[in-house]
Amino acid sequence: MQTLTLPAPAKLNLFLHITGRRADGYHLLQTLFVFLDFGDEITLSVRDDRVIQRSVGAVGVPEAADLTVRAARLLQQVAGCSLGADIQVLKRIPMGGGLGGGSSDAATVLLGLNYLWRCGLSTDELAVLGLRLGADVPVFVRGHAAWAEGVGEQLTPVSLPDAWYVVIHPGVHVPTAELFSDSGLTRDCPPITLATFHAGLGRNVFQPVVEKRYPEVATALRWLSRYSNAVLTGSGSCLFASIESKQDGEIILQNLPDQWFGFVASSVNTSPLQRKLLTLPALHN
Ligand SMILES: C[C@@](CO)(OP(=O)(O)O)[C@H](O)COP(=O)(O)OP(=O)(O)OC[C@H]1O[C@@H](n2ccc(N)nc2=O)[C@H](O)[C@@H]1O
Ligand SMILES: Nc1ncnc2c1ncn2[C@@H]1O[C@H](COP(=O)(O)OP(=O)(O)O)[C@@H](O)[C@H]1O
Repeated sequence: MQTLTLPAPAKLNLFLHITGRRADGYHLLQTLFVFLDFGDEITLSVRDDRVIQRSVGAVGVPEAADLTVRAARLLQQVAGCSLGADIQVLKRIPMGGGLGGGSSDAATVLLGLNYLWRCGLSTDELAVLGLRLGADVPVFVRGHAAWAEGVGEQLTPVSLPDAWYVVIHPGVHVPTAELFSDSGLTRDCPPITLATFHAGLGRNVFQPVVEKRYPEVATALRWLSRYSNAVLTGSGSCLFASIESKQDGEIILQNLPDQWFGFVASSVNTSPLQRKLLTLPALHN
């Protein structure tokens, strides 16, 4: 099989605490990642000339900076692969929204090309490679809902009940690095456990900072809070709220102000990418 279309799901951070900082400035986090059954779609076609190119991609992201292209080049180099790839990215996940779209796209390319190029790298090796592309990439490589520590790479799989969420993008692009350097960010949260999270402890420390810097996010938070408890995902700008049913979410979206984008999705413990990969036949050299 020379062409493969694979999902690249979005994620939510159900809470996000910063517990400290590493010597290199990176922040130590505690967070809970779940995947959504909503995401981008990536089509990979093998080339026999070593060339890696993106024929369709995210608007405004230059080809060389695209995490899909960077992931393919990194794998090609590390695996010593003499094949190339044509990459098509169908973007659905809003960019700079805290839904992890770029990281998920990168993980899908790492796993997809590892399969198509028959590189034979293990999941552990691909997660280490992924971390070189971004702190959020390893969870998408491993493909299971997880309690995360470190910079997000120390992952403990968890199984949570599937839940419906309404997700709102308030039309604002929040650059992650800028938020991590905000002096108002709480960086000394006491460590918590999954049990204390379930007991109601846990918030997103980026939320007050993003609300202050981006009034449109604060307005959207207030709007969504009329229906259910609204929370920021990652470093924003997207907000989510847990709802009882898909239909409840669709009713909320009927009232969504025109300038915002929203969708309803279910959380899943196993990423749609993992589920798809498990259905593929083994390829032999
Ligand atoms: C905040 C989170 C929560 O899941 O998600 P997003 O909001 O981006 O989706 C992640 O920690 C984001 O991970 P990711 O988007 O992969 O970040 P990276 O590209 O690795 O880092 C971007 C920049 O953010 C800062 N950074 C990132 C992660 C971290 N633990 N500490 C940091 O200080 C660094 O300045 C880094 O240069
Ligand atoms: N394939 C890609 N999809 C989305 N963003 C990408 C991609 N490749 C590189 N980027 C860059 O990564 C930035 C962060 O994107 P994204 O992962 O969607 O947001 P977040 O980190 O907030 O979850 C984008 O603004 C864009 O400049």
